[in-house]
Amino acid sequence: MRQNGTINDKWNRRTLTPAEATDRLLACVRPRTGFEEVPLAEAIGRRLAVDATTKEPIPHFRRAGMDGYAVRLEDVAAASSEEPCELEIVEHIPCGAVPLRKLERGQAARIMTGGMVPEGADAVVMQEMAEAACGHGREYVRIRKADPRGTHLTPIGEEAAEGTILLRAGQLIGAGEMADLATLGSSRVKVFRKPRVAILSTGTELLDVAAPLEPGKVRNSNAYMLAALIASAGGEAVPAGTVPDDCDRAERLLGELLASDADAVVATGGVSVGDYDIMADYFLRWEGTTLFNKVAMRPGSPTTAGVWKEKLLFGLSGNPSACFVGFELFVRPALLAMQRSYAAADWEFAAYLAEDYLKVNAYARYVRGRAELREGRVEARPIGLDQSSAVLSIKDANCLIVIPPTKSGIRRGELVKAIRLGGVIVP
Ligand SMILES: Nc1nc2c(c(=O)[nH]1)N[C@H]1C(S)=C(S)[C@@H](COP(=O)(O)OP(=O)(O)OC[C@H]3O[C@@H](n4cnc5c(N)ncnc54)[C@H](O)[C@@H]3O)O[C@H]1N2
Ligand code: MOO
Ligand SMILES: [Mg+2]
Repeated sequence: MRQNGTINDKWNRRTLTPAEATDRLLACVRPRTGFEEVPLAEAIGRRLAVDATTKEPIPHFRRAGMDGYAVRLEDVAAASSEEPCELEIVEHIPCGAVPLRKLERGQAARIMTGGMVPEGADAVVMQEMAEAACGHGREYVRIRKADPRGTHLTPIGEEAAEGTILLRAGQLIGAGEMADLATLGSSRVKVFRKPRVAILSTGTELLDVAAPLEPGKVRNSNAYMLAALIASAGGEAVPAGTVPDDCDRAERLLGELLASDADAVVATGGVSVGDYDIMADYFLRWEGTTLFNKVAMRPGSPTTAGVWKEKLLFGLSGNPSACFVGFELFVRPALLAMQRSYAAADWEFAAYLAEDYLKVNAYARYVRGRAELREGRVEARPIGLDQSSAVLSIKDANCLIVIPPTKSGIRRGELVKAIRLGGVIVP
């Protein structure tokens, strides 16, 4: 049986392109509706569940932009160094005070940056353009010149009118968003409940990180790497332990995890064609729908994903770099889509390849790389050991360089697509 693709093993795998696999997956993702309300200080790194809208204009009063004097432009229009104009200071307005009176002809108010400009005034003259004086129990100021560059007066609503949507639901809350929410007076913020993602490691060879090394065994780095990736995608990682390469045991545990309150389960290891690749077997016998189990990509071609009652199950490769790439290509988009904030365009950019990449492949390669701005253009260079078993150079990558299928490799200077890595690490 052969249907529109390659079948190469007992699992009857049909190879999908990464785009086909992504489409299948995203079609199964339901945006999560669960939200919670958290104090503003705890909203950092979370995603807004509702739009944030201004209830007042910003700023909501006419604000001085300089320390100096609020004046009527009409009074100072003709002022010069030779013939300064003298105005009577009728009040002092520090920041936070409400002016008591309207400025009349010939009057000025001493005002500080951020102070509320009194009615009647239509400019603020910085104090460097003026001299204060006293006489007969009154205060005066001599204005040499109004600043021709501007009035130093911020009008009401300069940044946003009342009723403006500042932030959309799904927006990741970082520094700028915290400033916006504080400005809006949002002391409590409605954010999406974090998608809970269980992490299951499979592999008889896996050692706990605290265990001494043993011949033939490896420490479980994927579980910790995945926890960090899940957090950076706005999820809550739920460690679900390690099972040896025993399909019955994995089946029992996966059944429990899928029935738990987790929104998704990410398993690593055992998805290829080996005798002990138990996740591949599990995906044959589970009750869910397997969406794909072979993708035309390297690393991570055996990456598998399925859905059971709206819960996603990912079978990522055990090879660390393949596990990482499988997460970035499939798990991150799915978690972001659950939080209504996945847009491929946010993650993709074009870059010039900084060195030849001559490996030939029928599959697209997602090469860990570093993108940098050099002489005005973005250049991306592969970094570290370009193997799916590599673990140590994952930290050095800031992008995945997408090398399309090619018979002759790609030359330095060619324009390639790249995918941004990283994201906010949630506190
Ligand atoms: N004959 C073939 N062999 C392989 C194929 C193939 O098509 N034909 N595919 C290769 C590709 S591509 C990949 S990718 C790997 C996928 O391997 P699995 O997902 O089945 O992973 P495992 O066999 O369980 O382990 C592979 C490797 O990764 C190490 N590992 C596993 N889990 C962890 C962990 N939690 N932390 C750190 N390292 C881990 C494991 O010890 C193995 O070294 O298969 C190729 N083979
Ligand atoms: O698809 Mo694999 O990750 O190249 O070894
Ligand atoms: Mg294997």
